[in-house]
Amino acid sequence: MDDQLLTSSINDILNSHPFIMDFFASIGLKELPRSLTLQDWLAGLTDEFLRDSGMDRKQILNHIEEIIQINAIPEKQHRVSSLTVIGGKDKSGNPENASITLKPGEVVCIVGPTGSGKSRLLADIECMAQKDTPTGRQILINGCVPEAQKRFSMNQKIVAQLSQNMNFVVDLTVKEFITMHAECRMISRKDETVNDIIYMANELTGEKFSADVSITQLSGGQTRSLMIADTALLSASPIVLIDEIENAGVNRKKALELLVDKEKIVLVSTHDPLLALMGDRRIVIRNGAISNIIETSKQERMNLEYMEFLDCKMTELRDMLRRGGRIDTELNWCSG
Ligand SMILES: Nc1ncnc2c1ncn2[C@@H]1O[C@H](COP(=O)(O)OP(=O)(O)OP(=O)(O)O)[C@@H](O)[C@H]1O
Repeated sequence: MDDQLLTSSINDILNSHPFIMDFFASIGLKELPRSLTLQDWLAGLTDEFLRDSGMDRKQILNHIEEIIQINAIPEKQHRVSSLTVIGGKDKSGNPENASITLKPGEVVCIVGPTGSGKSRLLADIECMAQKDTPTGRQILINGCVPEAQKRFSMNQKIVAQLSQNMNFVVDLTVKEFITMHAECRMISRKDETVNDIIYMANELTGEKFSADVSITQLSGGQTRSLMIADTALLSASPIVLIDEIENAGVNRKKALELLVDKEKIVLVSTHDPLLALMGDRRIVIRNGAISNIIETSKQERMNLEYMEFLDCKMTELRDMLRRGGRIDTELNWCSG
């Protein structure tokens, strides 16, 4: 038994482990005696309360200790201060003379013609390749070869991948689905976080949806938005890989801003010129290898603003045509 835990005040315990709030709520405690030590609080529990909670004092204490342990492990294991890709070989077997190191808070886009190997680079990062994939690349985490446990463990994944196709096989409402994920993550403020994710997803997609709709009925853009918001607000993975955020139906700029806020390393493979310039750097892939790494210049950022203006105009035209309208007037676009 952990004496330090028993003699800590409930207030201190909640400050260090906010997710325990949910456990207290689940046994019917709304007003918490924050100034009491855990030991004194347990001693003062009435028989009626213990009967209602279905646990004795020892079981309550064990439960609290388990929650703290489960949540402490991923925290330690998930700390990533750098991700390094060491070049392997291109599709013709020639050496890939490039390597790149990424830090949290950085967004890097991957550009290149169809079939050049963008998704392959993401896949190498996802499986933390160790010269054992077709490219022969090696991935380092914090400058070191990741432990096998990190590479293959399902519940300690440090990389989250949002792939192009996402099909749900369970019939849950959006709210039930996100709540289930929040419960798995044992976060504090579960209900608020679930609401925030659904709100955020609706900010990202042009076609709004309610929390009560079934996830199987969501469109591609709605699903993508929900997964992006879920990854940003709930995922513990410090590395996020996105295989193309489609032009239709998702506000790409907001999506990236949301993910970057969380101090993650974000890699996005894309054919979209707007997204390509939104990153801090872009990796150019040719014939299966990194052929260049380009830092987004000041002029490119300025051009991006104009390109966003044009994109907005194109969206207006697309919406007008979708609604059955005509585009009869002469187009003459100048940014304000
Ligand atoms: N260095 C490499 N060596 C051998 N095969 C490679 C290499 N890089 C990529 N490939 C293979 O080339 C094929 C096309 O790559 P990939 O799907 O990654 O292209 P992409 O750029 O993502 O294409 P798209 O833009 O159409 O999605 C895949 O089968 C991939 O495994």
